[in-house]
Amino acid sequence: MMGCMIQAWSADDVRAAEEPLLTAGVALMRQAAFALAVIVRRDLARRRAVAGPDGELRDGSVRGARVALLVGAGNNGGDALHAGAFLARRGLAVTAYLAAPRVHEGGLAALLAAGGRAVTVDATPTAGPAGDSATSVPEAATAAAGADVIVDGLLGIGARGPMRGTGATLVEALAAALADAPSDGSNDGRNDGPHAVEAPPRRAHASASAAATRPWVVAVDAPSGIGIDDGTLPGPVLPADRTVTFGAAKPGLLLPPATHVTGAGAVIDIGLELPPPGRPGQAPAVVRLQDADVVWPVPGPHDHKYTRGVVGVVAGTATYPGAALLTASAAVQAGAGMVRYQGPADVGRAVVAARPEVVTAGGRVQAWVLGSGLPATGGDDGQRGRARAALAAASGRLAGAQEPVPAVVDAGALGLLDHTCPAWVVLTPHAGELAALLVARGEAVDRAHVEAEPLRWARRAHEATGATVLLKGGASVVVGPGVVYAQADAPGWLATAGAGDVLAGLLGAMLAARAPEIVTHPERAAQVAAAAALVHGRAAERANPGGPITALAVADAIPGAVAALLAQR
Ligand SMILES: NC(=O)C1=CN([C@@H]2O[C@H](COP(=O)(O)OP(=O)(O)OC[C@H]3O[C@@H](n4cnc5c(N)ncnc54)[C@H](OP(=O)(O)O)[C@@H]3O)[C@@H](O)[C@H]2O)[C@H](O)CC1
Ligand SMILES: [K+]
Repeated sequence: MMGCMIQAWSADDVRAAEEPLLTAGVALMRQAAFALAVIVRRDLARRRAVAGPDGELRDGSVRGARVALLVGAGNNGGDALHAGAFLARRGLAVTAYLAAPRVHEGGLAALLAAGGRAVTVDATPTAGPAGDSATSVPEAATAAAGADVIVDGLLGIGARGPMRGTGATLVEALAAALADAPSDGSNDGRNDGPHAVEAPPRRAHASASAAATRPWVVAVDAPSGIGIDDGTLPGPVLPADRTVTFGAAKPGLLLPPATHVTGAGAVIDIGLELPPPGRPGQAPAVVRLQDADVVWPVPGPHDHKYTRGVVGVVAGTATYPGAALLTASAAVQAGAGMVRYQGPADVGRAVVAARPEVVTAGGRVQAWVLGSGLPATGGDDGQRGRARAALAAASGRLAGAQEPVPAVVDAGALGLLDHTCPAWVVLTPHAGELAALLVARGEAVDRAHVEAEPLRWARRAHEATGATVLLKGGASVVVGPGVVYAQADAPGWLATAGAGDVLAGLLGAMLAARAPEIVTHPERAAQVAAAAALVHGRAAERANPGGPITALAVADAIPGAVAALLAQR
C-alpha cells in the first residue's frame, strides 16, 4: 500500500528544524551522507544485476564502479563528499569534481582519506588542458558522463535563483553529454516522487562490469538548481533518476515542473521535528496524497441516492456532445446517487442512450459540474445560461434556491465567474484556461508563464476568485484556503481528448458524496480535488497499463480503481 500523504516543508522550516540538532552537535551530515551512500550502492547493484545459473537476476558487484561527485560550495556538497568517502571505503572508484574554489573541508578530507580523488573544475577556458589537479568543464563533463553514477551535490536548500558559475556550465555540458548517451531503459524518466524508495528495475548485463550505458543520476537533497520552495526550473538543472532528500520532502520535489526531474525519491529521516520547535501549528507548504489518504464514502443499508449525492451536469453542446457523455459517465461510474443531465434535448437523448442511469429531469442536486465541452466564447447560450444559474445557486447567490452546494467549474464555464466564489466551488482549468481567467482579471500572463510557475498562478487565481483551483497538467496543483496539494499520478497517456471532462464528472461525484461537510468546511474541497486527481490517474493506469487510453475507458475504469483503493484499507 502506498504510504500516507507526503508533507513537503519549506527550506526555512527545514533549517529551523535542523538548528536545535546542529546546536546539540548531532552529526546530521554524516547521517545524511551514510543514508545517501547506502542508496547509491543499492541502486548501482541493481543496475549491474547479473543472471544466476537459475536465470534469476541478482544484484551485481559494485566494486570498482565509477562514481562522479559534483560538488558545490555548501553543505550539499559536504553530503556528497562524505557519501563518496563511504563509497570509496567499499571499493568504488570515486572522483569529486569541485565546482567551487572552496568546498566542505571535512567532506573533502574524508573523501581523500578514504582513497577518493578530487579535481577542481576550472571554468575559465584554458588554451591547453588544465593543471593536473584541475580539469576544464568539457573534460569534467566527459569524465562524469562516463561514470556509473553521478551524485549531484552542487546545490541544495541554499540555492538562490538560477544556478550560476562553474556549476551551471558543468550541468549544461553534462546534460548535453547525457542527452546523447543511449540509455538501457532503467533511467526511463520515471517520476515516482519522493515516496517511492524502490530501486531501479534490475537490468541483466552480460557481466557485472557491463554496466548500463548512461550513468544513474542521484540528486542530493534536490536536483541542483530547482526552485526548492516553488518547483520552478529557473536555470540549468541535471535531471535525476533518484532524489535522496533529508529530513522532509521539499515543495520543489512535489510541484511541477521540477517534480518531473526528481526521478524516484527517498526521504531520509534525520530526526527533524516538524513543524519546527517554536513554530507550533505551522503547516507543511505542499502535500501529496497517497492511496491510503483518499476518503471514499462506502454506502450502507440506510443510504439512498440523495445521501450518496446527486450530481447535476451542465456540459456539452450540439457541437460538442461527447463532453456531456464523458462527464456524465464519469459521475455515474464514480458512484453518484444519480446524475441529472441538463442540456440540449438531442444531447440529453444521446447521453441517456449511452448511459441509461442518467436522467434529464430537473430537480435537487448535491453538486454541479459545469462547462465541460462548452466553448470559452460563442457557442450555446442555453448551456451558458443554465451554467450561470447553477453557479449562482451553488454559490448561494440565487434567492430561494436550495442550500448552496459544491460545484466544479470547467472549460467554458470558467468565463462565467463574475463574482468571488466560496471555496466549495472548484475550478479545473488547464494552463491556457487559467491564463485566460487571469488575463480577464488584469494579469499579463500566458500559458507559458503558467506552465513555468504553476504554483504562483494557481495561488493567484485562488486569491482572485476565492474558489479552490485545480490546475491540471502532467502534475496537478490544487490551491485552497491555506493549503496546497501537488499530485503526479497521471501517466502521460492521460493527455488525451476528453480526459478533463472525465475528471470533472469524477470530481463532481466526489463532492456530491460529501456536500454538506464540504459546504460547512470549504477548505476540504481542495483535498477532495487532489483525491480526484489521484483516482483519475489510477483509473488511467488501469484503463490500459502502459499503453494508449481513451477518455471513455478511463471513466469505465473508475469503479475498479476505487475498489482497488478500498481493498487496501
Ligand atoms: N546543515 C547541515 O549540517 C545539514 C545540511 N544538509 C545539506 O546541506 C544543504 C544546505 O546546505 P547550505 O550550505 O545551506 O546550502 P547549499 O549547499 O545548498 O548551497 C549554498 C552554497 O551555494 C551557493 N549558491 C547559492 N545559490 C546559488 C546559485 N543559484 N548558483 C550557484 N551557487 C549558489 C551559495 O553561495 P552564496 O554566495 O549564495 O553564499 C553557497 O555557497 C542541504 O540541502 C543538505 O544537502 C544535510 O542534509 C543535513 C545536515
Ligand atoms: K543537489
